[in-house]
Amino acid sequence: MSTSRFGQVAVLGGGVMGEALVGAMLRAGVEVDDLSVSEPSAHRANELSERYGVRAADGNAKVASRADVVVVALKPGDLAGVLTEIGPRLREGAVVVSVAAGVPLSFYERHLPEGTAVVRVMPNTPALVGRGASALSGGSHASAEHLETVRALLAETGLVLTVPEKHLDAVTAVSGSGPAYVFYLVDALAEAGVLLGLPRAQALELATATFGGAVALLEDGGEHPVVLRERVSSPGGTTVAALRQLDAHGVRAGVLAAAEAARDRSRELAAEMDG
Ligand SMILES: NC(=O)C1=CN([C@@H]2O[C@H](COP(=O)(O)OP(=O)(O)OC[C@H]3O[C@@H](n4cnc5c(N)ncnc54)[C@H](OP(=O)(O)O)[C@@H]3O)[C@@H](O)[C@H]2O)C=CC1
Ligand SMILES: O=C(O)[C@@H]1CCC=N1
Repeated sequence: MSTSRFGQVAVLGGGVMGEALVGAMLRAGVEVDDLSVSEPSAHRANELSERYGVRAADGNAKVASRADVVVVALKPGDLAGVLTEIGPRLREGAVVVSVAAGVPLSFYERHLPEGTAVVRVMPNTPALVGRGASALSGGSHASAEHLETVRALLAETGLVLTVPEKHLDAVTAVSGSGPAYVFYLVDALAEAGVLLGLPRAQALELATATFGGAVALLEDGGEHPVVLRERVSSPGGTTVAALRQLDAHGVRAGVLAAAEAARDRSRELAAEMDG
């Protein structure tokens, strides 16, 4: 018998995103005894049990059959088989939450029993430390109450927005994949420090603190990034000289092209599910 307002929660797939969600849902008030993970790798299942105290020994059908909320954290290619397996075992009134990139709500609704409530979420990995950015959309049988339950479950992941489903590919391109762009840029800035003669460890420390500090300024002051950028740029100084090179090397255009490529790949993933 569950003691939290979320009831029993199952997470199918204990990989990177499954783990981030397990941690966040426990912080949001899901009781550890009410949370089960289904993960085929015994080594990984043990790791999750030891780290979070959750049950992780049972398979998909078993954990899904006792859950009020079934979180699907699988790669798109593994979805069809698992949905077909768990569909007949779902509890009356259960809500299925998926984080898979690209895969549309209609895919879940086709593979699950008629009337199943489905919520599609695009989270990101900073959810692990409560600094994530997610957006969600409800399927045709998801009520306002289902959406509220999922929002509350995700509250400890960080920012959670509700968007129309047509925007989820763009969300994937901006915030879903976004942490990787940031790590790429931090690494590039650290590399630049090494190029200029700094010891590698100090270069990485400076680059990381600079990103963290700049983001804190954005969050704390509520000012637009252009205003903050101008404040760093002293007339005739070093920063305008550097920014000119970023423009000359097409960094802004590169970021836009990267996001378009991620959006396109998300669409392709959806098309592959139907293929
Ligand atoms: N990583 C990210 O930043 C984000 C990922 N996502 C989405 O999250 C989903 C998962 O991605 P991610 O966590 O990165 O991938 P991972 O490969 O880390 O996790 C997937 C997990 O599912 C397990 N698995 C495979 N088959 C099954 C099965 N039949 N039943 C139960 N579990 C199974 C895998 O086990 P094994 O390894 O043993 O095969 C693995 O542990 C994807 O759909 C992705 O689009 C969304 C937003 C961000
Ligand atoms: O790379 C991917 O496909 C997943 C979805 C967003 C982030 N990682």
